[in-house]
Amino acid sequence: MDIVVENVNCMLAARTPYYKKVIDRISLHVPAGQFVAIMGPTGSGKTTLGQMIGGLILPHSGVIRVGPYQVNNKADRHLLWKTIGFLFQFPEHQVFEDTVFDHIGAGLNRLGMSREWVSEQVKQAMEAVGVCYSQFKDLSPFQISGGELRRIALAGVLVTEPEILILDEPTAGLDSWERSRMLSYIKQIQDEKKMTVLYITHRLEEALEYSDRILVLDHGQLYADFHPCKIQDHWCRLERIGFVKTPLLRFIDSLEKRFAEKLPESLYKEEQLMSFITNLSREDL
Ligand SMILES: Nc1ncnc2c1ncn2[C@@H]1O[C@H](COP(=O)(O)OP(=O)(O)OP(=O)(O)O)[C@@H](O)[C@H]1O
Repeated sequence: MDIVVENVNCMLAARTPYYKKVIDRISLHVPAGQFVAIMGPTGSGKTTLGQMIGGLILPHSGVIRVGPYQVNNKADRHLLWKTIGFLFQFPEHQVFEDTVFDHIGAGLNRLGMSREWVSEQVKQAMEAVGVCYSQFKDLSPFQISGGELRRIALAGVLVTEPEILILDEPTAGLDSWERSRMLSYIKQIQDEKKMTVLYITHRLEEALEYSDRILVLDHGQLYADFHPCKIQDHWCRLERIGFVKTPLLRFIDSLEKRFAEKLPESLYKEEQLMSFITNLSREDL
């Protein structure tokens, strides 16, 4: 499903002394199947925008459409919530059921399907996120580690096969191995199911590696919108709002000085960079 945001504004704590304009005239279009990273300084409005698109916060003006649904319309919002998956910064706060099985199966049980079918779907989802079904299914969410719980929260979201996935820093607090494992898995599912993914993150290296597009917010406005391979073109502006080059970008800078005309655009992806380096000839080195 595609997402259309038209001239949207949002105030939080309206009619109180804490009144704040958090989203300021944002318009954008995300075509179905795109993996979009949403970045920007702390407080720039990323979470608010994600929650508005998911119908959890309503805009004060402007229009948001997700596929056939008008987010501003109450009846449409209820239909939208059946096709959308959210994973928040602390996914463990999303796991309320007594057992891992009950949590992952909760959304499916509501569909009125047989117990056997639900069990099979839960099993597949757990195995897909690398959690052993027989070992974990009867455990309480309190009995497992933070990383395992995040994978279970992800399984609980993906098992319902959402058409849109909104991820709000779901890898915060995970080690780098867990982070890349989780993101690679999300990317693989997204490719297979052609899901639209909005991935809110502070990690530029993840945005470059996994996304098809990077949106940058600043003070509630859309500050930049570019393909990851064009990041160098936007760098001066990004630096102005606090972006810092990742080791990979610094390495590409030094390669650029040496091999300017030979560098492919997709070098910001680790695999492409490795392949470029291994294919350099002896003379190049
Ligand atoms: N309930 C609220 N009432 C008033 N202001 C709020 C409320 N919630 C958030 N804000 C303010 O809205 C602004 C945007 O918040 P938001 O959480 O969307 O930013 P963010 O870009 O996701 O930040 P972070 O990167 O820190 O998660 C912030 O300045 C925040 O202080």
